[in-house]
Amino acid sequence: MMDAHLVAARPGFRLDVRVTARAGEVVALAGPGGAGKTTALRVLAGVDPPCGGHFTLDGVPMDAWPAGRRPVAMVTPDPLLFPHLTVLENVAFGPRCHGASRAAARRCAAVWLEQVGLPEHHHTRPRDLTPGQSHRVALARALAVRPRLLLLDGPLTDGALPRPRTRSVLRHHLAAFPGVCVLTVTDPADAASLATRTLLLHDGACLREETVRPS
Ligand SMILES: Nc1ncnc2c1ncn2[C@@H]1O[C@H](COP(=O)(O)OP(=O)(O)OP(=O)(O)O)[C@@H](O)[C@H]1O
Repeated sequence: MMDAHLVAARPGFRLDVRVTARAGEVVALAGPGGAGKTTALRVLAGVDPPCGGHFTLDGVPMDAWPAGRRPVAMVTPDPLLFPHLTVLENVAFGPRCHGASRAAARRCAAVWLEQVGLPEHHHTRPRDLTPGQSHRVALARALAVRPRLLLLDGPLTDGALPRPRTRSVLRHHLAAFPGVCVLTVTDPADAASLATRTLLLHDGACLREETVRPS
């Protein structure tokens, strides 16, 4: 269960949005550019400081937890893979940071690369991946740490894969994901194919909340 009241301030902009979700729910933050979608994810991830509100996951207050210690994984539009590591090492990095042995982390990474359809790319360097493959590696890297909250910023906007293909890959993983997922979309129609619930944001506030389908 996630319970968040996200309050953040930037010059000329204030975010003030309440987001609650149960495990298994996929919440889409929809809205035009500048609505505050990415800022909301960044506050949840712990990379942008809030200036009020609260955030609990399964009853545990997260506000004081640094980004690296939160059971939260975020996939950004730029996949931000480590260029000097292979694909397998990129995905194994998270489990290693969470205390897995080198061998266990590599086994875990191999499983997730298989899951995202890239089993033959263990030794590939990020520079040799297509943009679509890079995004799938980033998704594998996020899922490999078994986060309780998965944040996907603009998963349909990269244009690297045909959108129906990206949608079906994401739908498959989100259906099996046991935690809460919060993702961002510009077009609310995109939310319908992925989310169980949509919050329509405008200028930092939630204009409307819609249940798309029961989780
Ligand atoms: N690093 C930053 N420094 C200052 N202001 C910022 C920064 N990042 C975003 N903003 C401002 O915060 C507001 C919300 O931006 P945000 O990126 O959260 O919106 P968004 O809904 O995700 O937009 P988009 O769909 O274009 O990514 C905007 O007014 C934006 O200009």
